[in-house]
Amino acid sequence: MKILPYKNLFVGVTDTLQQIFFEGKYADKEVERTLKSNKQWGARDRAFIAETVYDLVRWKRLVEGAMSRPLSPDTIWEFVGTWFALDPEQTLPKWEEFQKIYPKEVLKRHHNSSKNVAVAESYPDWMFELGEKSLGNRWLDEVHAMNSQAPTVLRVNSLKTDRKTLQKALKERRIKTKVLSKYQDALELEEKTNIFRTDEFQNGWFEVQDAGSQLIAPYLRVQPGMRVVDACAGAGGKTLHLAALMENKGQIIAMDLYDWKLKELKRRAKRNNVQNVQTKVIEVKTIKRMENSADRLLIDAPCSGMGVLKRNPDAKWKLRPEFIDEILATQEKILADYSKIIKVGGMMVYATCSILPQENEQQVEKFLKNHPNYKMVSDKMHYPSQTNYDGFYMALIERIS
Ligand SMILES: C[S@@+](CC[C@H](N)C(=O)[O-])C[C@H]1O[C@@H](n2cnc3c(N)ncnc32)[C@H](O)[C@@H]1O
Repeated sequence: MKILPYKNLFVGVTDTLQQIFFEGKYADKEVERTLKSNKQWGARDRAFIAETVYDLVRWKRLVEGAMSRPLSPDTIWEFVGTWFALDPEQTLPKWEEFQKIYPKEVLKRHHNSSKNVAVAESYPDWMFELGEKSLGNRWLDEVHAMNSQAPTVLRVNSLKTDRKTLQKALKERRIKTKVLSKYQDALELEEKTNIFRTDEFQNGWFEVQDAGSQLIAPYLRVQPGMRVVDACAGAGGKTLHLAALMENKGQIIAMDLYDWKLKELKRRAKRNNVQNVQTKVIEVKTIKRMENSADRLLIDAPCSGMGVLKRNPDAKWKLRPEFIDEILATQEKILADYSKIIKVGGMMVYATCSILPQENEQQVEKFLKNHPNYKMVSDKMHYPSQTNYDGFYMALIERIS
């Protein structure tokens, strides 16, 4: 990103990074908040802030290597300056905050520190080791792929429009998109823009949903009229997709532990003209009461998110190794308990947005070994290095008795 030498933009960048790294805030929310509270900035300024913040979150460890010290609230300006000093084509503004940054020294320190591949790729050691141990040679390919910027992909809401009509309407607003032919309802933005401001979004013609994520609902083979349970529905990205595939016919029960997520789901459902969804907060007896009741079940399981680091680079620094063990136990329990919701002859999809086999095929293998009344129909891992989109695993499992 070319430097825009305006101090107020750099203040925007440093303040946002402070919130993300030291106040526990999420990168996407913080960037949004900064941009919203500075409406005077034009498109170029906004792009500069968003891109610089995301780059610095993604490349934190590499930049720390080039600084030879860790990022702290006291070194944020040095952190930002060092990032730009790493590019020999850029000239740092002559501000007091950058006075002690000498580009030649930065490049020398970078040369030495990046001999450690975890520094060069900007991952914490524990995560790099876990990835290598779990995925072998594939890990480096995925690391590269997840260090690039995530494209913005739309899922066309077939309850309201079709891909051609939406593409044309956006083009009239000078928003160019391309059709992703391998994905039934996907359009990719050719340039980043605030798509949420358009009437098409407000009218529910599309949702923003990664292309990989758009493969999960169709994998469940739902039909109009079925009774479907979406057991970890969250704010409903996949619930809405299921409803569209079911042409609003039949019944979807969208469940989660958290009511606030389901409230957001209801808001989105209204915008999407989705009418066949009922929400339910999971309580102690909820799952037991629903046994043997569903034709289809989606378990979009809570996971490490290690397939979506491209989109959520801050997770590299926020995830803890202990969390991986905890989430593995949660997934095992969810699979064992929730799988009883489907009727004999019914099917479920178990999905994660992780590329770790422990959360995916190994989790499913363990389930099938302990539950011989279920069988695997098919499974698929979509790797970021192969698709350019987020990484997702999905397994289609049938209850046979
Ligand atoms: C991967 S996210 C779901 C994303 C959502 N399906 C979508 O498409 O937008 C996993 C969800 O599982 C929920 N969750 C965590 N533990 C759960 C449990 N034991 N039972 C049901 N849901 C759970 C989380 O609150 C979170 O919303």
